Amino acid sequence: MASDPAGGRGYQRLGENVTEGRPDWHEAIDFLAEPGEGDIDFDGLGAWVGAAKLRGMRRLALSRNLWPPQPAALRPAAEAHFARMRVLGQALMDATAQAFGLPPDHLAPLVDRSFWVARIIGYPPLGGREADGVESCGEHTDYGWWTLLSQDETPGALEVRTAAGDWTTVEPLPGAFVVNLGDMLHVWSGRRFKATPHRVRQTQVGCYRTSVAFFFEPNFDAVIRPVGAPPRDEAPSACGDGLSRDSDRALDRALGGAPIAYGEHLFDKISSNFSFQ
Ligand SMILES: O=C(O)CCC(=O)C(=O)O
Ligand SMILES: [Fe+2]
Repeated sequence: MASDPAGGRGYQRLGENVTEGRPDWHEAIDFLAEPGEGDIDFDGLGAWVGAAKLRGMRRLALSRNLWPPQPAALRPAAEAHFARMRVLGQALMDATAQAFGLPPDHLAPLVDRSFWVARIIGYPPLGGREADGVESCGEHTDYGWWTLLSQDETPGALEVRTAAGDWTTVEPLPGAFVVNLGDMLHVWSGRRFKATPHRVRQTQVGCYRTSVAFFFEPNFDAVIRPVGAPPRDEAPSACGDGLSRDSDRALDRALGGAPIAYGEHLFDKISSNFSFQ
């Protein structure tokens, strides 16, 4: 099926996605929100980024999703799922605000035009490539706020890194979502809530693992600032915060205390994730 890398959408073949400079052993179809031109304050974003980057961000935001012609039932089923995930994401935002003693609708202005992302991902077995350091999906943190992940019954594939630094598998539970915290929640919460480093290693022979990841994200033009000062015992650090740093220009500044425009962070990430760039 068709692919539109500059739009961040469509089919990604095996090995096309790159994490930390290494190809990932998965294929995927990527979908992003489809805002209208007037839904995003590009003039405001122009205060944050240069003209060339703004052009790339505009292309990313305003492209349309690509759907495979078959099966015909995919599009309505996926769109219904994405709509439900947006409702769940909003509910988690209300809970986030309340966890910080804020009114439930405090975060609504940051996500009322959520620039969500969704991926339908397929993982053939690594088939011995793991011996060469290949991973199905290399270690990373998710970019936005909350990730709602459905995984199939393949055991032992998804791993998260604990606060102690060890890797532990997240085994599938029927009917349950894996909920990951993303970079923007990490920044907004003043690093009280940590973005969870995770990776996938699919070594089950004869098994093609599938997962559906829905990323509930801020508005494309949302500017995220820490809600309070960082905890006293955790001074900002260039590399000790657990976040992956393959391309995190805006994120690096944000961890030093500067506000971050979500669309710039997403663009930095997506434009570093493909081997063609
Ligand atoms: O497939 C999975 O379990 C995780 C996928 C993932 O981490 C991602 O797409 O960001
Ligand atoms: Fe992830």
